[in-house]
Amino acid sequence: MTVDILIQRLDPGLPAPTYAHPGDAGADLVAAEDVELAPGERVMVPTGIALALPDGYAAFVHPRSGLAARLGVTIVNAPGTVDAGYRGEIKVTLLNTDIRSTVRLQRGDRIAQLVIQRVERAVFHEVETLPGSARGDGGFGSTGGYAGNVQAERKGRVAGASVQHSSEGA
Ligand SMILES: O=c1ccn([C@H]2C[C@H](O)[C@@H](COP(=O)(O)OP(=O)(O)OP(=O)(O)O)O2)c(=O)[nH]1
Ligand SMILES: [Mg+2]
Repeated sequence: MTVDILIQRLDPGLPAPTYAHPGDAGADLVAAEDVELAPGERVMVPTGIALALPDGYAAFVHPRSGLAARLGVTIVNAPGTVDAGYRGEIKVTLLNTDIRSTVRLQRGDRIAQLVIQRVERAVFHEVETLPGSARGDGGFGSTGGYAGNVQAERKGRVAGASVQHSSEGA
């Protein structure tokens, strides 16, 4: 299933978003300029492209797992949401989560991937009481944690009402 999307290359020296393989969900976006990210630093990086998405679609700016695993670089607001009506340049707010290394990326490096999806628009109907459900208001770890979280939870750094030492698995 494909969808036709109008694209403007604001920087003719850079490629349009590209799917690396048939069947890929994400089309890679490149950096329009060199970027240097000090440990813990975030930088908004232009990509040199703008889109006109059809109504009923949105584009989501996802991190690349290779950058995350190798360099610790992610996207602050992952996934970023590009609205159908947005005609400006798509930008990626990169974050260097590494506390030791400065990361240098070059113009043309692939920094993120764009996932195009159909989205529903909700009509919200206000009610006094919501219908019941099996989960109810349980959340935030109500089904059990995992061993690695126990210390953080004890110190109150991870939200969660109780620490469960279960053998159910994570
Ligand atoms: O990673 C992103 C996220 C958003 N955008 C653009 C497209 C999107 O349509 C617009 C607004 O994004 P969002 O709604 O997430 O930001 P906001 O802080 O709510 O801004 P606004 O008040 O303009 O909606 O910014 C990007 O280029 N990259
Ligand atoms: Mg918004």
